[in-house]
Amino acid sequence: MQMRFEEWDRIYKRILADFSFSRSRDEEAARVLSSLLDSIDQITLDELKDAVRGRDVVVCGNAPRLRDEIGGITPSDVVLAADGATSVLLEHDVIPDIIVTDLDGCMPDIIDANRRGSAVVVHAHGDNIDKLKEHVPHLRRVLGTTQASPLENVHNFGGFTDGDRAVFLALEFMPKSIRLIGFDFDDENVTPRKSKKLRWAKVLLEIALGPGCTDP
Ligand SMILES: Nc1ncnc2c1ncn2[C@@H]1O[C@H](COP(=O)(O)OP(=O)(O)OP(=O)(O)O)[C@@H](O)[C@H]1O
Ligand SMILES: Nc1nc2c(c(=O)[nH]1)N=C(CO)CN2
Ligand SMILES: [Mg+2]
Repeated sequence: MQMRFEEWDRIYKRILADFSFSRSRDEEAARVLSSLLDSIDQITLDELKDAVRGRDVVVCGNAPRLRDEIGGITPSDVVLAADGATSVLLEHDVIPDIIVTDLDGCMPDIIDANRRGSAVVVHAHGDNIDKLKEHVPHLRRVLGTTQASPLENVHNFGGFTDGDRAVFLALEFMPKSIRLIGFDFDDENVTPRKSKKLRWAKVLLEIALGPGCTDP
């Protein structure tokens, strides 16, 4: 299910409160990204639609189980990598079609994949403004996203973590199907903050793909 901004905004308010994030910092980050995008090569919504529409999409999260599940990717799949999943895919000679990142994954790997053809969907938020300034100028084929109000060149398709945002992005462009690999919401080897983010990812994926879609 695609998400209208009004519906997203209700969830976003709960996320802001849960993490004590600042909406105005998120808005500032979106403006910073917007102006950085003016000087670099961007990918258009039409190009993304051409890549996704009518295709089988695999969204790769970065749980440890991704290594065991990569074998399920077939040549006809469109591969979306959530941030750190990019590194694991490259190790297995898979170049993602689209990387969804807030720039806290392994940036040398993301830049390498980008040079080899991956489009990069960069998410601006209040806690990555310095990373936006550092890395965005070195990327090409970029689309900008925000979790706050959208700007002309910074979009909001819904979603919070890189993994669930990748699913909302794909849904926007009418794929034939979406499969999740490398998702583990009960991973015990993550920090409490990450665990809390994964709980939101699960809630959002159940809204996006329907009840039961995150069952093991
Ligand atoms: N067990 C897991 N550990 C880490 N990521 C997971 C896990 N299960 C699912 N994911 C998904 O994989 C995505 C990419 O994971 P990565 O480790 O690169 O985290 P990240 O870049 O810190 O994520 P985010 O910035 O969204 O918090 C996450 O955004 C999440 O949606
Ligand atoms: N302000 C803010 N927003 C976010 C953050 C974050 O750390 N701070 N992390 C995200 C995914 O991990 C997504 N959105
Ligand atoms: Mg990230």
